[in-house]
Order: sequence, then C-alpha cells, then structure tokens
Amino acid sequence: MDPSSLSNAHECKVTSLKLVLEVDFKDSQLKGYVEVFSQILKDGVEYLALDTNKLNVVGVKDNCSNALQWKFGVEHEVFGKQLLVNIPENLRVSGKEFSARVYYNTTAASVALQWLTPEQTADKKHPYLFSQCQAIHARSLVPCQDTPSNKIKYQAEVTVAKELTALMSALSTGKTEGSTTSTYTFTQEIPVPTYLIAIVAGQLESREIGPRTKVWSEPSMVDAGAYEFANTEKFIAIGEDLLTPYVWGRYDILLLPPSFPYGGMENPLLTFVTPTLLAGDRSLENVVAHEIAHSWTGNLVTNKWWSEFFLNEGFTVFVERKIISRIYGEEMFDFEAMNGLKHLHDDIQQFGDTNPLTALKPHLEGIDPDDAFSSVPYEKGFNLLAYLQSLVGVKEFEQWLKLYITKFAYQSIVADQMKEFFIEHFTQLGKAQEISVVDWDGWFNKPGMPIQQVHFHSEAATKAKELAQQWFEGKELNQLSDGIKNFKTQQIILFMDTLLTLTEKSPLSKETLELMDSFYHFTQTQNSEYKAKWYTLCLRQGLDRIQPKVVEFLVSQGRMKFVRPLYRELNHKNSELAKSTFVKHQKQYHSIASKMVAKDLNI
Ligand SMILES: CC/C=C\C/C=C\C[C@@H](O)/C=C/C=C/C=C\[C@@H](O)CCCC(=O)O
Ligand SMILES: [Zn+2]
Repeated sequence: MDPSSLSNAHECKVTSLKLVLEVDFKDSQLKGYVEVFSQILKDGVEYLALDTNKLNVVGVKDNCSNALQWKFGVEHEVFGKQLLVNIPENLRVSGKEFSARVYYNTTAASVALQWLTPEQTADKKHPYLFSQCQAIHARSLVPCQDTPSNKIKYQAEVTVAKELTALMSALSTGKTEGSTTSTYTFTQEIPVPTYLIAIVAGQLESREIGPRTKVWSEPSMVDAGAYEFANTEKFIAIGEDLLTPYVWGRYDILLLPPSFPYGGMENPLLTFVTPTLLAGDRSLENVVAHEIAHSWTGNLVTNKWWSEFFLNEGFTVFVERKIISRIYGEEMFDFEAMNGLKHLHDDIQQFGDTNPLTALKPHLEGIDPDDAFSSVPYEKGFNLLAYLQSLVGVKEFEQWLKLYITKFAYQSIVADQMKEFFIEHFTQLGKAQEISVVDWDGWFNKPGMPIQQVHFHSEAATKAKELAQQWFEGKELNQLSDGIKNFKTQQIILFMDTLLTLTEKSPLSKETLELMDSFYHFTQTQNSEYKAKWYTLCLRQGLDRIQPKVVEFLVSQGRMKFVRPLYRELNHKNSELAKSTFVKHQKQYHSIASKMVAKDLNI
C-alpha cells in the first residue's frame, strides 16, 4: 500500500478519468466535474476512496444522473482527505464497473496550481495558469487515486477565454469556439500515473523545432526557446536507439514563466521547463535530455511508491548522461558523474549523513515527499547503475537496460523487481560471480554516500578542479586571467562548485574574489547556474556588494534548485534581508516553493 495516498486502488481501481473543466481566472479556480471510471477488485467493497486536497466538492452523481452518497474523511495536513463515494450494493462485486461524476472546484489553497496575474507573466498581457502535480499534488487538481502504483487513461475538455490556449499532458484532439471562450479537448490513451496529469492555460505561441516537437511559450520567449532546445530530436533519436521506440507520439516542450519551481517536469507529450534554461548557448540543454529520458524511465516504467523514486530519477540521470555523451563524447559521462557526486555530497551534508532520508529507499510513512526531495535518488541512484555497469560491462548493461524497459513498460514497479531481473539476466549470461559482490541491502537501505564506488575519470573535470585549487591556494593569481577561456559551461560550473567546497572552511579573500570577477565577469553573467554559484561564493566570503544582485535573482525566478539554497545563504549573512525579501515576494512563487522556503527560513 502506498503510504502517501488515502485511496483504495487495491479494492476499487480507477481506470480512467474524464475532466470537464472551465478555467476561471476571475475566481482563480478550475470548476466543473470529473467522471471517474473504476473497476471493483474486491467483493463487498462499500466505497470508492479518492484522494483530494483543498478541493470543494459540490455533489456526486452516477451515470444516470442519480445522486450518489458521499462524504469526506478526516483531513490530514499533508495527504489531504478521502472523498468516499458510496458504491451501490448491486455493484459491490469483483469485476463490475462503477462510474461516478464528481462536481467540484479547486480553491486558492490547491497546491498543484499557480494562478499568475498578467503582471507576473513575461508578456504582462494575460493571466496564466499552470500545474505541478508530482509528487502528491494531483489530488489538489482533481479527485483521483493519487498513487503512482495506479495508472489511468484520461480525457479532458477545458474551456478558457478566447484569447488563451489550453494544453495538457495529452494529445490535443480539437478546439471548438464559443462567443467568448474556446473549448480544447485532449486524450491520453497510454495509462499514466496521476502525477503526470498537467494543465496550462495562457497566451501561448509555438514554433516547430523537429518532426514531432514544438516549443510552446508566451510570445516573447518562444524564439529563444526554439533556439535553446534545437537538439531535442537528436536526443529523442538517441533515446530510441539506447532503449525502445518512443511510444508517446509527440514530444512538445512548454517553456513556462519564471516561477515554475523545477528545472523540468516530464509531463508526457508536453515537458514543462523553466526559463532559467535560456542561457542563449544551449549549454543547459541536458535538462531536456533528462526529461526526454523520462519518456521511458518514469513515464513507462514507473516507481510504484515514492520510496522507490530512484527507479524514476536514478535511471533517468543515467540515460540522460548516456544521451549527452553520445553527442559530446564519452568523457562527458564521467564528467557529469563527477559533477553529480559533488551535489550528492552537498545534499547528504545538508541532511546529515545518518539521516534515513539519505537512503536510496527511504521510509516515507507520514512524510511529505516534498520534504524528502534531494539529489539522493538522482545521484545515488545513478551511482548504483554506474556501479552495476562497471561489473558487467557497458555493452552488456546497455542491452539489459533495453530489456528492462521492454519487460516493465506500462507497469509500476519496486526496486526488488529491478534487482531480481538484473540478477536473473546476468546469472543466465554466466556472470553470477561478478555480480555477487553487490551489497544490495547497503545500496538500498543505508544512509549516506554510496558504499561501493565507481572510479570516474575526466581530463576536463581535472582541469576545472586544478584551476579551482590554484585560486584557492592564491599563488600567481595574475596569471589566471585566461583560466576559463577554453572551458565549456559545465567545466565552469564544476570550477565554481569545487571552489565552493574548498572554501567551506577557509574563505578566499574579498580581493581574490574581486580579481576573479575582473577576469571572468561572473557578476555580469546571464547564465542562471553561474549566478547561483557565484552569488553563493560571494555571500559566503562576505562580499556584501553582491546582496542586491542576489535579491534581484531571487525575485526574478522561482526554481527551487536556486531559490532554496540562496535564501538559506542570504539568511546566514543577512537574515533581515532574506526574510523581508521572501515575505514581500512570497506570493509570486509557486506554493510548493513558497512552502519549502518558508520552512528553510523558519517562517
Ligand atoms: C526519495 C524521495 C522521496 C520522494 C520524492 C518524490 C517526489 C518529490 C517531489 O517533491 C517532486 C519532485 C519533482 C521533481 C521535478 C523535477 C526535478 O527533476 C527537477 C530537479 C531540480 C531542478 O533541476 O530544478
Ligand atoms: Zn527527473
């Protein structure tokens, strides 16, 4: 049973949803109904239990428009409350089908949704709505069995003001025009977990960038997006070559307003991405490779519970790095692995290395998945796969990965199924001895850094680290003016990251930082990754002139990867400024980001 859901998919399983919703910007709510189609799995089951969170339910009817009895369960602060729909007695038989139409509206407290005023958008002309359902927020968008263990098909009819466009993580099937509104229809025929339901409504334009790909965004950003993500088709083709054919049909990208709280979200057919990826030189495109990789790992083979999240993310990081290294050279795999280890190390320090949440398979009973989120499932998960690959060989492991996708596609699985399939496959290939050294229990359940390590090697990474070491030691600094001249973006990021680690205990002088800035012009950068790291370095070393730039960055975007650590750093140096900035701008962040920053600042 999924500890993060209050639903009863094991007794009465929802098979599909039909959403009929109006996007009401005046009252900031979605309103209408959802038709819930389910199948009875257990004789005598009395209720269909759906997850809801901060939804207002108006009534429930059966498919002949007769009222059905319903009630709410007790409210849980994190998990919301059950909507219990009474199943008519004659249908309480295993194998029977039951459908219920729930009339409802979302509320201002529905966490999944962010409603932006025109002023909060890039173009400032029209309001904008977007959703973020992972991990357990779909229940604040629609009553549903909000557990990744259950996959459903969905259809939708969404009505918006005529000047706006609605899109979903589903195939667009049509648009009908009324006098002041348009109604868009969608269908998602491949069963998906509810965390992959997504909706957006706003003034949207698109540019075609490949045979199955458009970039969508507000008009002022769409050309920049089309340029930045031009390699999308190459990434999909490599994904297909590495794994199996791409089954979703289209792969479109939605470039969101700056408050989108994540780098990207793998909503099927319509990846959501942050505009902080717009570096102008495609240097942050690995996020798109990552989201594309989810088309297989996560969206086809899905973690059954959130405690198995590394099956989504660790596998996806692994495939992302395979894709990137096929284009930019094999060394990139090790380079990114080294970079990733640094982030893993930082997050484990932040949580504490005996913290149970740093285990690959944490226990999440009673825990808000947003609180458990870190780079652990991403990077420790990646390291497990890199380690397994090192035992059996690259070709053999890639072959196994294809078979893994083929075997578990369309299912939700747990780590033990992956483990058993790995052992079975390589035992059959005569590699039982090679794989007998794997400490599965240690990998899955021990907190802290990986217990069995892989040796990664990259010249490019070594150069970046050496330059950081030179600055740290402070010898012949005047000769370092060209230090990053031939560096790729990822090397500059690693250079800064290494400096951040080196200076944890022994800071650089302000003069040294100023010299570095005069050489490398980091304060002027438009690259969001450089900004985040440079500002952290300056704040830590007490270079106070950076504080206004930090505030400017904090209020110009809401990606948690940047705002959470930077608010924490600013809070150490200037708590008054951190807190007042957050309080003043809190409303412009997505509520997930706002919730997490408020916790970080103890507000
Ligand atoms: C073991 C961890 C337990 C539960 C985590 C499950 C879900 C976490 C939830 O809070 C949602 C996460 C959504 C992530 C979406 C995209 C990320 O891959 C983005 C990574 C950071 C970034 O680049 O901005
Ligand atoms: Zn991911």
